[in-house]
Amino acid sequence: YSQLKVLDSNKGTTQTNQGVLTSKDAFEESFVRHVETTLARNMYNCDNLAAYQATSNTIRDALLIDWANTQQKQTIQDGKRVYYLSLEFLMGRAMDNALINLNSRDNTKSSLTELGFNLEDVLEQEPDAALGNGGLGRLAACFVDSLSSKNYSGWGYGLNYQYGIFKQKIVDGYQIETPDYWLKYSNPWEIMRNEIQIPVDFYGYVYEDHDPNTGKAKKIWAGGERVLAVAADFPIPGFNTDNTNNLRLWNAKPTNEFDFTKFNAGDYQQSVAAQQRAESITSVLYPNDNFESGKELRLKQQYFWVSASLHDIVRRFKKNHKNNWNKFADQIAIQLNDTHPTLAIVELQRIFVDLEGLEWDKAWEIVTKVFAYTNHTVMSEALEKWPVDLLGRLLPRHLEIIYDINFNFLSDVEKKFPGDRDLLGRVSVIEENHPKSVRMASLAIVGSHKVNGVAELHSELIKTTIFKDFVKVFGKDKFTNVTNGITPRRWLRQANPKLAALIAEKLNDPNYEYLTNLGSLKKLEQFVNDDEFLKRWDSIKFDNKVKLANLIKETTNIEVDPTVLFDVQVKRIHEYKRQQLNIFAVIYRYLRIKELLSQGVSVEEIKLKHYISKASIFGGKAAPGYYMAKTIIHLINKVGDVVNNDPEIGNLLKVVFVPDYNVSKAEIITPGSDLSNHISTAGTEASGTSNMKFALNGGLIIGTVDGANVEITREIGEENIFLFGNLAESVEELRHKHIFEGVHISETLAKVFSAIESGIFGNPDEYRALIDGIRYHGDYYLVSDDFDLFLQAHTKLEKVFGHHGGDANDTDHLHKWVKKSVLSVANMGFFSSDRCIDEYAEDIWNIEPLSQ
Ligand SMILES: [N-]=[N+]=N[C@]1([C@H](N)O)O[C@H](CO)[C@@H](O)[C@H](O)[C@H]1O
Repeated sequence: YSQLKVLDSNKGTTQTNQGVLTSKDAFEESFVRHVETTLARNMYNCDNLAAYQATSNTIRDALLIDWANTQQKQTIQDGKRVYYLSLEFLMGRAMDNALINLNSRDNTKSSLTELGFNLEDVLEQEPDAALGNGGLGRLAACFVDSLSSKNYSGWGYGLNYQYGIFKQKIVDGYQIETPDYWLKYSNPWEIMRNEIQIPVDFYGYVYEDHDPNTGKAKKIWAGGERVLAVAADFPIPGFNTDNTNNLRLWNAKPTNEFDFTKFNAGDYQQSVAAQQRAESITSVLYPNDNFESGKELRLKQQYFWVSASLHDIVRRFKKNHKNNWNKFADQIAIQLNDTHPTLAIVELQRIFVDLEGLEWDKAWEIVTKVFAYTNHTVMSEALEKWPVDLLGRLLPRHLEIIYDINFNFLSDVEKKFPGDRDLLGRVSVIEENHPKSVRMASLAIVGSHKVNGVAELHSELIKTTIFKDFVKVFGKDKFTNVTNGITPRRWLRQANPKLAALIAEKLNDPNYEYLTNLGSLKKLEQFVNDDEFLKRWDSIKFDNKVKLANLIKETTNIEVDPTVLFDVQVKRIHEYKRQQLNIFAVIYRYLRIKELLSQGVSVEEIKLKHYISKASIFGGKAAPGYYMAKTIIHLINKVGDVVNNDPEIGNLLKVVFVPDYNVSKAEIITPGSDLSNHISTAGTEASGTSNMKFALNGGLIIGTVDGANVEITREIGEENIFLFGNLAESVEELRHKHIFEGVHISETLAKVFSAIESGIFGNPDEYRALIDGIRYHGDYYLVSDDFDLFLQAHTKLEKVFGHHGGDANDTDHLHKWVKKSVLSVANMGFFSSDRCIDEYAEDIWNIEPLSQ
């Protein structure tokens, strides 16, 4: 290997590094160099892990060139940049995404083959960067991919958790959480920026002093505890462009590593206590989805992250613009991903007034121009409220500023709506309750120039429910909508290369340019009556189902037949997402099949006349403290134990729970679904984004009229989706009826409940709360109201899917189901996260793509 072509010195490193993307020789030379120098190993004991590390370092070298050039270009062009503040970035794996965006996958694949490695095996070595819980975190990841791919100047700011979302094991049907130590073999995609260390303070007290120059009074915050925020950068490559933005994640470090005095005093514990306390701030991600923890460490995480990010942003601005604060809002836009970063509003006001000496009103005018806030849920338990005592103790100066912001705001409201005390109480940032607390959503709205929801129905709902008083105070224009989207690079090209290739072929687009112009998928409609095309389309789906069946076998040891209907529901486990409705329907199906069999009806007759063969595939994590969600996971697994081991059933029905659902598993499950469930109680799922991923991969949807299902239906056509259930506008009424007239349990649902209570799925006491919650406690999520409608929707869709049993020439299946699959994909262009970013850029951030 050391005989490989020597470096061409006059071309210098730049050429060489970039050369690895297109030249096998250059790749192999760099690969060997990293094995021998970076990893200090040699090619004779280079296993897949070493091959992964050497390949990552090789690709990273090339990426860094684009990254450095991009930073330089953006600094020279000095255009407006957006900073996306998110406490979660659910990035998944980086390597394949980098190879695709740098258009270097084929070169890397063939180079590795020559070196004796298989790219797929090398890719498997990478742990997921699982720095998020679900949709909100993954949306942020798709957004930074689109910011780069659409040539915008945009950075993400977050936390570099040592432990991401917990790993999920299923033991005896129960979820068991284990720590996700993802940095076990360090992370080749991370560039530690030890030179960037920003001090962040907590606790302490505030006193007034006078500015020696101006004599003006000013507030001093002192006597607190200080930690350091150290930057770790992750280059974000764009697709088919050199534009490579940055994702900066902060690590917490102690101001001084070690307290020698205490050590010498033999108090070893205390000598490292400060270090441990500091580092604990960024050690672990809070595993709650749509639910606020209210823990002090979570608040410390939020302030640590926003303070470091804002000081970093202000430092960079001052480098180019000194104290020309009038330019600040023209140069910088900051998006708040939910209320988690809301303290950024208060911190920027503090920096301007306390540190830079601006007048309050001047500062506030800039602050409100800079910030915009995205709301992701109407669920009251997810709306953050921090007790005033806790906030005042941790951040005394910030509490003062919040009071001042609120005072000025309420004064304006009072002027507009004199005497309307109730309104004042409802919009006040301070909730006069026990405990007295700060309403973070209210503060985010008051401190932002734009507020958006994440799907049309949701954006309307927040204006008519949780934020209706703010619409009254600020007017409609402050409230807008940007419907979510997904990056087609990861969720089509990377997850489903065969389908992406067929599309590129049919669109005569060898460079896959349709991936950054997803509307061109529409052209696929012209092939919808081409049986050869439909057969190729369906065989790709079949191959993806085989891959999913292998994953299921590997992770659960359950055999599923890829010729049956793959009916999938994968997402965080939550009562509002109604996995309980799905498993109740599966139980009903099983009971009916058993009845028919006991009446002597043959399996074949059942398949033809009653129930087609299907595999019901579940996956998703429950927040560790969420009892009901864990009960649902347990029920799904226990039903699976019974059904899958029932000799009468065979492949007529299988029930599977895929453990440890994450981004990498989603990349296998999404292309392998025939049908996916998005069956939340109407008005509860703000948008959903897995619905878009399944539809873009040719899966059909069974869903409620909720979140983005509404716009997916508009785009692909009602005939290509299976909608059911009560509408959002009747939810309140139905809940009222449940309370005052009782819950009506239909005969079908009663059958299910008595089966569960009979103990066939294990000790019925385990499910008592789940059933009683529906039967006796108001059935808040309307399971009883939608159950039979759900069953009817299934009956309808099974007639469409047909009993085709994998026969590729079953034209009935091709003309009914596969045609809908093609039309679904053909009309999913709107749901590219590129369209989202263009809308944010135009309506909220007022930024333009960089000139190339
Ligand atoms: N938090 N939060 N909200 C969510 C998801 N759970 O992360 O944000 C997602 C991203 O906006 C939405 O798609 C989803 O409906 C909503 O529930």
